Amino acid sequence: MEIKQAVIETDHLSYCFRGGEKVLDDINLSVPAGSIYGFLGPNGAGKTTTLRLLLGLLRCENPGIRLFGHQLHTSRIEIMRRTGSLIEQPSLYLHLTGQENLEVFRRAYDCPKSRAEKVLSITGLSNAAHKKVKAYSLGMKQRLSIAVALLHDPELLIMDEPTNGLDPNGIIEIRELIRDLSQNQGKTVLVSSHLLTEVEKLATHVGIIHQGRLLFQGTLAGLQNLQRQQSLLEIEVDKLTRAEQILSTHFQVLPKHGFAVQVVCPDADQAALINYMLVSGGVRVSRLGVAGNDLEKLFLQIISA
Ligand SMILES: Nc1ncnc2c1ncn2[C@@H]1O[C@H](COP(=O)(O)OP(=O)(O)OP(=O)(O)O)[C@@H](O)[C@H]1O
Repeated sequence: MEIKQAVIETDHLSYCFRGGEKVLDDINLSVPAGSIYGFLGPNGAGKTTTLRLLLGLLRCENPGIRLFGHQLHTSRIEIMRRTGSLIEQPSLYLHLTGQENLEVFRRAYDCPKSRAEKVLSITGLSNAAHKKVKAYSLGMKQRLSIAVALLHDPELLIMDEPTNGLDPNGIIEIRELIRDLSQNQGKTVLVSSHLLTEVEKLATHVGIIHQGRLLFQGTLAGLQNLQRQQSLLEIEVDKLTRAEQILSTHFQVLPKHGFAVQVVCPDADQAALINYMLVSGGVRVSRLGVAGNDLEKLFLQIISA
């Protein structure tokens, strides 16, 4: 198996805001070089806090944050030279064109002139370069923000929910851009999201964070494998309580969900057995199927794996 060097590593990273409770608890992040690492978790899970710590935007005495093999707290400037980020939006100048905006940041960052054109082209904004940013769609503004983050040609790009608030077209454009950055520009990308479907469409590697703890980390294939092993069956029945009684002798039954019982099932082939158990116990089954694939269900699958 090919072992890729980790571009980002954290070693038992924990964090609490002043006077508050722990919001990150023992996070061992490992983002392989060349990966698109989807950092997945619901609102409040700790994604932004983690990304801010990785970028040195929050003060942390933890010596266990390493990027490119260097300790963040001793080599921050060197690390940031190799890292681009989209975490707090750069304030774009709405009355200037896309190109003029880039020129402002290019001078501030002291990047070669050719980079502005290059990043406009990478982000698909060459044709809109001379348009005022106030006339840009939200998706275009987001791509311009990514262009700014790419000006100094970083090897690593860290983005916090870059598709938030975008319409379906905008989401697709950002997804394609991230794919291009990884496949054609050789960047390692760490991107956070609260949408499982989004991460599944894009990521090569996944880290799942919930209530400040990393519940899963591995390849997308590894996650999908785990999902296959731990199917969640949803069974609509006429007698909920009776169905729960019968099934809980053999299976893990999840809390009530409308008119359906949800059962964690190591093998979807056991549906026939479940059906038989219920019918023999006097319960009528009107529907039996694999439950949808949202984040909440994934947590339950991971926790019960
Ligand atoms: N400046 C702060 N002071 C105190 N608590 C904070 C601060 N920022 C975030 N938190 C708390 O830390 C926890 C993690 O928040 P964080 O923003 O990292 O989550 P998130 O996964 O990025 O979610 P979201 O998508 O909602 O931003 C939450 O409970 C949040 O309320």
